[in-house]
Amino acid sequence: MQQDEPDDHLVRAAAFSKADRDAVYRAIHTRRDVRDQFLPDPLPDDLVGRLLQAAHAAPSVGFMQPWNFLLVRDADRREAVWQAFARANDEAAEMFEGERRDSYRQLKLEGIRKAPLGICVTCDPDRGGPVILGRTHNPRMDSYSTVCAVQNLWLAARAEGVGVGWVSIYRADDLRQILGIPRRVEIIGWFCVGYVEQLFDAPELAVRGWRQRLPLDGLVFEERWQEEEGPAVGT
Ligand SMILES: Cc1cc2c(cc1C)N(C[C@H](O)[C@H](O)[C@H](O)COP(=O)(O)O)c1[nH]c(=O)[nH]c(=O)c1N2
Repeated sequence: MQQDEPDDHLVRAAAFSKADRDAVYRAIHTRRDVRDQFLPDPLPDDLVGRLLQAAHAAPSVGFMQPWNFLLVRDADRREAVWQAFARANDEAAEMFEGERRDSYRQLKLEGIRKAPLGICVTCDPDRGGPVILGRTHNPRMDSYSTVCAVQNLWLAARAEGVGVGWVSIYRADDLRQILGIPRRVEIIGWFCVGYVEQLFDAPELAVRGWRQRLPLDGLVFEERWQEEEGPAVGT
């Protein structure tokens, strides 16, 4: 097949209009992790298709596109995933002491049963063969790539009036068994997806007093790493 000249593919890269820029930043700043605000209405296939296309447009190391998206609508299967969450969540609560444990117990940390669609996002480290451009010295780059896909989906969902909630409280082996995911494939996360009418105007964990957003100033260094003088950031 005849290849075009690469330069023929260069197109103008002007800044977006003010309105378009505002829309991008609005999606970024109003995106929320959703646990409880899901509506039961099923999501139309074309909408789900757009979210997946957004995810699939993500950058990936060596363009390996290591992701898969396992769509789970079946209520019984979602119930089994919830059971896996509930077991792990009990274990997680035990990691905190005293009042902190009580606060943890009061947090709602998933919408697995409420959201009409669950998406298990996975990363296949073998896609593209054993040697991947850009991954040789940094083997986790395939997982990072898949997380980029997740963020694309999350932002696109915000623009569509769809909420997404990331759930990472489960033993991976439980999800493997429920969903038939082979051992060599990494589970990146379970995502609760559904229409939402309301979203918090700040991270729910901040609203509920669990943890506040850090000042950006303390996270940006010039030229060289700076060790904290006082207690480490966030403690
Ligand atoms: C890798 C990873 C894993 C998880 C999360 C996020 C990410 C990036 N988050 C969501 C997290 O709590 C949330 O993003 C922050 O609290 C900030 O809130 P907003 O996303 O800005 O609403 C999350 N939330 C939750 O309720 N249960 C969970 O298991 C997880 N797991």
